[in-house]
Amino acid sequence: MAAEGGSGSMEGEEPKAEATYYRLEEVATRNSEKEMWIVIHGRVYDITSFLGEHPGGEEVLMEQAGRDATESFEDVGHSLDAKEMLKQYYVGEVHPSDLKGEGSENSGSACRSCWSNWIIPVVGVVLLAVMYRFYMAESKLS
Ligand code: HEM
Repeated sequence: MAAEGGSGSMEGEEPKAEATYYRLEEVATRNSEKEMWIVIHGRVYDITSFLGEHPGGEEVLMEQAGRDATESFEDVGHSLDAKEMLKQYYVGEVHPSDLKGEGSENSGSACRSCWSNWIIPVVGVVLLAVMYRFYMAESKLS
């Protein structure tokens, strides 16, 4: 069988020096039936001519048009054949700073969760203290 490891395929390897880089913004503009690009694993694919041929139908591809479709592509559990087919639609790579962008978004949300990590316990402790004082004042009165 012609099956080979996903990462170490010998044939059809694109020389990186000639790789064309696209910004996600630009990929997002190719989201119509006239011109449709998607991103899978940081690579950009022009699937315009594949729309009508996709065994899973046009609609699922239209939903992913101009976007990163890695998750949906993997969720379906596409065959090795399907992964091989990708090569013929390859047009370039996602610009490295857009790939890093995903990372910094993550750190942004991590920071937000840092903030909520301490604010909730602090509010809880203050509330408890107020309730305790109130309780003590009441019991002294009676
Ligand atoms: C250029 C990208 C894609 C290629 C080359 C491709 C290729 C294929 C092929 C060859 C099949 C037949 C089954 C197989 O061999 O695995 C298939 C089925 C399917 N694909 Fe894709 N696909 C692509 C992108 C997507 C995306 C982005 C979705 C998003 C949800 C998707 C959803 C499906 C579904 C739902 C099926 C039907 C599975 C089934 O009937 O069991 N595909 N695709």
